[in-house]
Amino acid sequence: MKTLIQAGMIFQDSEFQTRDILLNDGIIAQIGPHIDPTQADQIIAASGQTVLPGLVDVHVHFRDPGQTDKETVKTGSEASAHGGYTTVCAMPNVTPVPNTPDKLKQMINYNDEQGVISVKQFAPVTYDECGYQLVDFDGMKKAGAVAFSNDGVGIQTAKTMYDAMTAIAKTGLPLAAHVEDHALMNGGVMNEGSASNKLGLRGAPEVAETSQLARDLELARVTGVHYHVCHVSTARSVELIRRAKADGVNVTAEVTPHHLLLDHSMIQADDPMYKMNPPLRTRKDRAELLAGLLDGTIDMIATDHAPHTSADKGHSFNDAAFGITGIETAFPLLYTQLVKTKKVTLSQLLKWMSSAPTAKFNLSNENEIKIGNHANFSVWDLNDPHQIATKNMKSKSHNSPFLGDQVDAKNLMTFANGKLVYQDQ
Ligand SMILES: NC(=O)N[C@@H](CC(=O)O)C(=O)O
Ligand SMILES: [Zn+2]
Ligand SMILES: [Zn+2]
Repeated sequence: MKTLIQAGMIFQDSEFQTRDILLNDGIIAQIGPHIDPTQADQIIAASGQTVLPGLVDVHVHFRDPGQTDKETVKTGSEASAHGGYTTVCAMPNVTPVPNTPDKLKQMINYNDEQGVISVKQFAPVTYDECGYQLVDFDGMKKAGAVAFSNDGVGIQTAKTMYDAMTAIAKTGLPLAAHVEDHALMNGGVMNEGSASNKLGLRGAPEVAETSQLARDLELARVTGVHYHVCHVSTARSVELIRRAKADGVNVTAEVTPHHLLLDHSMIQADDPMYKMNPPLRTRKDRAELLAGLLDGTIDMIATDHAPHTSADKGHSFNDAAFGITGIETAFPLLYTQLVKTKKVTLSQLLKWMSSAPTAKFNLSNENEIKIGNHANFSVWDLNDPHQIATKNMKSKSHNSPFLGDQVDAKNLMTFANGKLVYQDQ
């Protein structure tokens, strides 16, 4: 079966060029300015459209097993395909947590079976993501773990982190950390500052993040582990990571679309759609997160797609679940708010959303549009103004503060691993 995608703009040799792409049984067989259409069984006209390399998200929550009313590997991967993603890494805070290599292997097989895109799996650092009992890191690596993380909870003691880093360093896999000191959180539900004061809600200070990050950077320096910082949220964290990189620490970092596009001054009322960990911080923090991406301190963008049912989200800030969805809205929002406004270029955005996460997490480079690779790309109309609406969502959950926002970019189709896995209706 030969499919010709005709006259799309593709990013090749550091620039956008109009190119035809010929797929032969899902594998990119030819890329050229004009490929003979008579040999194709199927032609997809992509003139005026943009073909993006498969996006990669190293931080998603698919809730499967345990909370499949919120998301499943199937719906989460379909939502990812809608967002233009072809590879994601799923966090292990599911129920039960895959504590052993056997359990992890089962999850990996299930992800392969159910996922319409490539769904890689994190292993936990400690049993049930709490306490001190370290998992069998070697066994987890052999079972196919992509990296280790206790995301959702910070590792509270330096000793546990030190022991984990020492052992994980030997595996060569990244350790992705949710940096949050429980005691310093002070039961906060949003950032401590003007917004929490105005709304009368309990605030969590930024030092709950930065103090644990400072500790970890020093432990990472000593152990040599690849230490990856999840969802960096404060200007001070960016500065600490910048210094650590200059100091030769093996550290990488991610930032979420919501921490780049929102800040706590935008929380006008007690609206739990704005409740997540870490919380939205100040305008200055937000500006420094973008500056950190631009100067290479922050390596990539990850969504932290955290689906919750309306029952779990439909309360006040105080008792709603932490977390928002993101995988379907990340590219349209970032393209509209950062690329269209010329704050960043499309090639920078694609680096942060595809090539950098691929390189830093040692993932397959099949997401590049390159001869010999399986088709892992999406075809977008970048000039189709529309509103973000739940009716277009593939995720089971719709907990997003961006519903109703205007965006310009619309995904028309996604190919993953050579197959058409999303098509706009
Ligand atoms: N980000 C969140 O607020 N919630 C995440 C956990 C996490 O990423 O810390 C979740 O699993 O719901
Ligand atoms: Zn987290
Ligand atoms: Zn998370």
